Amino acid sequence: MAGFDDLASERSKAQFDVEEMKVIWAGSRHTLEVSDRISRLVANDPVFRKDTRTMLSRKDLFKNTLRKAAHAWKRIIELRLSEEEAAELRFYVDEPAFMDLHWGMFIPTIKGQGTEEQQQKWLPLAYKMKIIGCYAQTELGHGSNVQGLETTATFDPQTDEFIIHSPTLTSSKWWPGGLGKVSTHAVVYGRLIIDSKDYGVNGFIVQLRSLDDHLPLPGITIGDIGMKFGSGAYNTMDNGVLRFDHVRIPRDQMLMRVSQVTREGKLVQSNVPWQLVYGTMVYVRQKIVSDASCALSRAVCIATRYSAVRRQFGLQSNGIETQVIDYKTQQSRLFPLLASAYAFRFVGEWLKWLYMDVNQRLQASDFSTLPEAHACTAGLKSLTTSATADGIEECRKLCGGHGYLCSSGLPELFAVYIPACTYEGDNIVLLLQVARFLIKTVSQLGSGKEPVGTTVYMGRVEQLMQCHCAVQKAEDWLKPSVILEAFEARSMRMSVASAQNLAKFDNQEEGFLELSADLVQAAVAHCQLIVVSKFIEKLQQDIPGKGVKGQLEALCNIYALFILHKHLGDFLSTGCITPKQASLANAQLRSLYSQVRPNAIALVDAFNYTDHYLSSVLGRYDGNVYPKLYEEAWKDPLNDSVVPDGYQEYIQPILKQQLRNARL
Ligand SMILES: CCCCC/C=C\C/C=C\C/C=C\C/C=C\C/C=C/C(=O)SCCNC(=O)CCNC(=O)[C@H](O)C(C)(C)COP(=O)(O)OP(=O)(O)OC[C@H]1O[C@@H](n2cnc3c(N)ncnc32)[C@H](O)[C@@H]1OP(=O)(O)O
Ligand SMILES: Cc1cc2nc3c(=O)[nH]c(=O)nc-3n(C[C@H](O)[C@H](O)[C@H](O)COP(=O)(O)OP(=O)(O)OC[C@H]3O[C@@H](n4cnc5c(N)ncnc54)[C@H](O)[C@@H]3O)c2cc1C
Repeated sequence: MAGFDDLASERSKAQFDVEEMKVIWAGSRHTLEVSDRISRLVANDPVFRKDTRTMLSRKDLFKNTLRKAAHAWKRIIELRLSEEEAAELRFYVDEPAFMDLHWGMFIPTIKGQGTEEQQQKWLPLAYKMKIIGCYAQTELGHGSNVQGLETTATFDPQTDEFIIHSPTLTSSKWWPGGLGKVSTHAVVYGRLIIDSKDYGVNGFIVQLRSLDDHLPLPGITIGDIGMKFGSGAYNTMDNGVLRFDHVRIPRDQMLMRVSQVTREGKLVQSNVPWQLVYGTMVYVRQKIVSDASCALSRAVCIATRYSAVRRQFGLQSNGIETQVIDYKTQQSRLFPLLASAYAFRFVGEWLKWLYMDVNQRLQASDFSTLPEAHACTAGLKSLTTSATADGIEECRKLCGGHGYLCSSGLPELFAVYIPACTYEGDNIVLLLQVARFLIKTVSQLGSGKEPVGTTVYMGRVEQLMQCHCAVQKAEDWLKPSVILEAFEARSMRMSVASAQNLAKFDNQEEGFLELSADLVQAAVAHCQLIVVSKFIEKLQQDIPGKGVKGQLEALCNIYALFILHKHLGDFLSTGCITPKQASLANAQLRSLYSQVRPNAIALVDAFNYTDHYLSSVLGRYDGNVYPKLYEEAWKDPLNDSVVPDGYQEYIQPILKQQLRNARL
């Protein structure tokens, strides 16, 4: 049987220790053990089946999600899972649901923006799920522009309460996940008003529904905002609409870590920067970067396995056609995505460390690294989600016609993933934040304030503005120092050029708007440099296992040279490399594809995904694609009857020419 033999033979060709690569991918032996155990637990539980998801009506789909969420919670309690194991379980259930927002945003917001007392009051309730919360920031009229939110929270000194109100239609909360049908509570972002004075946006804990009968509390209008892109996909989530009509909450339900309102109605600022009100977004953006590597690797795993099973043209002497993975065009589309999945994994690991480091510093009242953390999380969220969304679609095309079938798993993965380019900050809006940070850094060069963190390279501005790439032969592109210098020089020169163009404007804000398309490109260049440099740093660590390091080096070089090839215009126009060096990079890239080819299947096996998680007939571990595709087709409800419903009303009249006769 084609698929079985092909994948078994591919696995036997691997030139590295797959089990050790699994550890590298997971992050540690411990993480691998947990994710392996929990993913199998989910895969073997019939309640967590997902094969009918794309065929259910919205109501059935949603109820099914509630059933799975309740079952997941039951299993977490029964098995006494740790926080880490519970998070893995929710991940492998693989169905967007209110739980994600409760654990992923509501709880972290209270932890990050609540005082000690507020945490003590609310967190035990939330941890035990006695209340279910969501994150209600975006409104019908404003999402990106957080300072433009219109919901008001007016302090009433008579009663020691805030009055939460939606003064306009556009102030309706719109989009929060989990809000539409499930959440009992929300962190609501609104304008703090004291004595008619507007103190800007702050977070407030507001109860939305009765804990007895789930009905909305007085003054609250609430519902789901309707069907979203794709079948199944993100429609398991109850993204909601919410309006307040003078709803009163006690004063102590304003999240008061950043600023406090006293009983007398005085606003007291603590020593933490006001931007901490945006802290949850930084946290989630960091998580989204790790998640990008999961989504991309999943699509790549499906496309790689299928490319080894699928054969078209080129009869060989043994009468067998060519595996499509052997076509150079297939490799040049697929392998950069494989390399990107690994690259995003490692940059995600680093970003997690950076976030933890910033948090520790915040506890010690050191706020110096917050701007960098904001720029890195915003930029990398943007870069990785855009590349992943495009990459999933490319994987669908790499699977030819069968990729368009829901049973390939790719359409639903695409539909569920693409909003990541929008939520937690529109990707362009976020890149503009990075650009501001870069322009600020460039403007401070020579002022005595040394660039830090990921902008340290900008301290070598004179060298980077003048350096010439030393590549003379294709293999020179394998040197990390050569790659790094090319990426640093490109980013430096693009930032400096943008800063110089900006300086020509009398009004900096106007200049920023005018040059924003170029600024976005400079931000992309900086973020790509971060990804490349973190991959190179990863390779400097001790990497055990036969051949593992060699494979990772090849993937790192593929990622870097693919980006160089894709953005050749930047590298050439800024004079970082010559056309001859560009063509040597291309030659090296081709040679790297040949190096990865025999290891491709093993490299995707190292993700250690179960067939349940992949939910793809094309990406099955055993490669048994054709019989399963055939079998799946017959499961479609349209095939329940041989003659379709509607035959007599709509097909038969055409065939019998009754419709035509009626018109004549
Ligand atoms: C199904 C797959 C799920 C994958 C996820 C996996 C795990 C995640 C875990 C849990 C979550 C579960 C599911 C996730 C799915 C969906 C949930 C979605 C939720 C949401 O979308 S919530 C809403 C998010 N909204 C936004 O992101 C809005 C975007 N806008 C902004 O962030 C800002 O308002 C802005 C664009 C940055 C504002 O710009 P601007 O007006 O210029 O700035 P100011 O507000 O005036 O501030 C200027 C000042 O402040 C600095 N700044 C800005 N933001 C931050 C920040 N976050 N941290 C620190 N500093 C910040 C800025 O740099 C300026 O500084 P200056 O020094 O220059 O003054
Ligand atoms: C599936 C999903 C789940 C979500 N979950 C939540 C949630 O749980 N809680 C919550 O509060 N919100 C949630 N959101 C809302 C989300 O955070 C916002 O949609 C997002 O921040 C983008 O804001 P917007 O919709 O206002 O886009 P807009 O800002 O209106 O963007 C429209 C266009 O304008 C461009 N644009 C906007 N501003 C600028 C600028 N300054 N310069 C250049 N171009 C600009 C953008 O690039 C984009 O092309 C969710 C959204 C989705 C899709």
